[in-house]
Amino acid sequence: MNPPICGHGSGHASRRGLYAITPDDNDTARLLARVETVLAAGAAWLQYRNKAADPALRERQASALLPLCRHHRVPLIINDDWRLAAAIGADGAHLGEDDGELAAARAALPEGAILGASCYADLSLARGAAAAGADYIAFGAFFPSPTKPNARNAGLDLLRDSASLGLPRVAIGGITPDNARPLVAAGADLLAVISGVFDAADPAAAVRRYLDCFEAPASI
Ligand SMILES: Cc1ncc(COP(=O)(O)OP(=O)(O)O)c(N)n1
Ligand SMILES: Cc1nc(C(=O)O)sc1CCOP(=O)(O)O
Ligand SMILES: [Mg+2]
Repeated sequence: MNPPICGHGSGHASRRGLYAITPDDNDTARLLARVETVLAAGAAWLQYRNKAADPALRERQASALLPLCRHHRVPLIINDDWRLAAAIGADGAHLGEDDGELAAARAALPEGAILGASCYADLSLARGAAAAGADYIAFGAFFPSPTKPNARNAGLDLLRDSASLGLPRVAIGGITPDNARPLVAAGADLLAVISGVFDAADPAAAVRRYLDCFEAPASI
């Protein structure tokens, strides 16, 4: 049994499940209502990501999501900006290749904060992230992504081959309830999803279908 991940505000974060990532929605009331539906349905983690907002709106939206996440005991991770995560007392930050040094973020974030790293389709990035103190490693895109059409392509071997790093493995990119089971079978601990949840006709039902993928992974 793997140990739980820390999240300094939400207690121990679940190591497996659905990692919902917010869509670009600048209507804060609507965003909160959409996220409430998804958390109530059982998403294990939330990442606040909004590429269409200015810094002031990002801070307002992230701050407004925090009590919602606390209520559902779900860690709130801030995309791109560890300073914003620290400023609002979020549970952690997710950084990609354009978002600054992982080691600097690790050193600056409070103890217990969760630091996630994008590793795309590159095992050596995952090794570097582990050495820099990341708490999880994310690979993608496993399928064509409506949100990020130009994302690099990742294969299942990355999930298998990174097991030895001993960190939770996150899969991202075009994941739907219909294509997710092989990812779980290959070792994905968390499925990170934007459109498959937030663009679904019934987001709560979509969340439950993702959770089902952890009950009976495909044999491959
Ligand atoms: C869980 C997770 N994995 C990967 C990403 C992508 O991060 P990045 O490459 O920095 O791209 P943007 O999301 O910033 O466009 C992520 N956000 N979350
Ligand atoms: C933000 C992001 N990062 C990716 C990567 O491959 O690193 S794919 C992606 C988009 C995920 O959204 P959707 O679930 O709608 O495909
Ligand atoms: Mg980023």
